[in-house]
Amino acid sequence: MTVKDLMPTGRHTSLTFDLRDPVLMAGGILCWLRSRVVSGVVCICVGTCLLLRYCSVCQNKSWHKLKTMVHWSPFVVSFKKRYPWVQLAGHAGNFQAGEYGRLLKRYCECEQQCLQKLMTDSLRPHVPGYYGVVQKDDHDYNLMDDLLADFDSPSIMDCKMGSRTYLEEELTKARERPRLRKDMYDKMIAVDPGAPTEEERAKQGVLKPRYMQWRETLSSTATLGFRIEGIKRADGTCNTNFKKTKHREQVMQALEDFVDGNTQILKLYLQRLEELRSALEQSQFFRTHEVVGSSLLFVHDASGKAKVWMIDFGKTVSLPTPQTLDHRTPWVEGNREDGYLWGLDNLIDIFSTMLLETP
Ligand SMILES: O=P(O)(O)O[C@H]1[C@H](O)[C@@H](OP(=O)(O)O)[C@H](OP(=O)(O)O)[C@@H](OP(=O)(O)O)[C@H]1O
Ligand SMILES: Nc1ncnc2c1ncn2[C@@H]1O[C@H](COP(=O)(O)OP(=O)(O)O)[C@@H](O)[C@H]1O
Repeated sequence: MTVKDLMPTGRHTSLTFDLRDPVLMAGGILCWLRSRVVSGVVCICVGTCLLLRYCSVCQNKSWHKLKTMVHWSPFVVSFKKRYPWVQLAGHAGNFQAGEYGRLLKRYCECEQQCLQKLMTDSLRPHVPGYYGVVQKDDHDYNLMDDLLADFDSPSIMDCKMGSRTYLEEELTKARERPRLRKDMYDKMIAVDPGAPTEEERAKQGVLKPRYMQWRETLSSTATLGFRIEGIKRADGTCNTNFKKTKHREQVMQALEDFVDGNTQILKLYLQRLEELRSALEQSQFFRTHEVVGSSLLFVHDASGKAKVWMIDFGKTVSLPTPQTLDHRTPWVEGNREDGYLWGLDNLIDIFSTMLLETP
């Protein structure tokens, strides 16, 4: 947005009026005053934006209210905001920009059904709004809210929830029709050349559940019921190298870096996670679905806004009636438990401890 964008084009800004005609004179004065007011407001808006963007003093909390006010002034909201979109994890090429404030995710029937059901569930405020299936360039997409749209230069974190990251049916499939994955073998030795067994080394391939289980024990998935997949900070730095972030202290360090020591943001995240836990405990959808590979997306920015949403329902499947899950019972093959709430309990406990430890 440039100053030029804000200027009313082709309008007189000099003081010219006719002293012989009082009506014309009054009109002239009004016109002049209006032009002064417009340029004054433009200067204030631009000045405030620059201060909030570059001045560290202005980024302190007492200025947040002002920033919110500027954000909501009719001047600024009337412009289409342009912002770089960030995909922290997941499959490359899965997303496309939608209309302003929405995005397109490559169609997956499982995800479509979940998002549709979630729109009428108590989890509705905790997931992106869903608007159905749309076609673009011969492909189908699920149209949903872009959760970054209301933030300015946001910091983003993707946490994959649960103690298991593959569906039980993938175990069955791997037993019945074992398919060696060379790509997964390569990803494995890139992190730890000593990880494959002799047999895997000879075949240069691993089965998918084996790779997924290895990833779970290498990271905090197996021990804490969640893992950090990626973090993008407001300064633009991006880190997806959390494969070996396993211990509570390592997770805390990563979270500390993510919130940049901001206790207020930490508090808001904790509050949002506790609200999410209550909603999950009451949700009919959650009780009746195995939720695997789903993430929590944490987003905050310098204005002091901080929110958390559930995303990625590509491996969230309904259970046969009348089966339900409590999401805390440890998984044994056949019980379909996913450890989602166990992971959320641990995450909440970690945020609470961090808050207690801050001076
Ligand atoms: O994160 P890395 O170590 O790269 O491993 C990925 C993730 O686990 C993906 O899960 P998610 O989509 O939850 O991020 C999974 O996709 P699935 O969702 O298909 O299981 C990929 O399986 P393949 O897509 O089979 O490669 C697997 O290779
Ligand atoms: N609704 C959304 N709004 C904003 N960012 C999103 C949204 N959904 C996904 N993302 C971004 O895309 C990444 C991958 O999303 P995900 O749904 O997990 O994809 P995949 O199914 O390919 O694993 C997330 O880490 C996040 O950065």
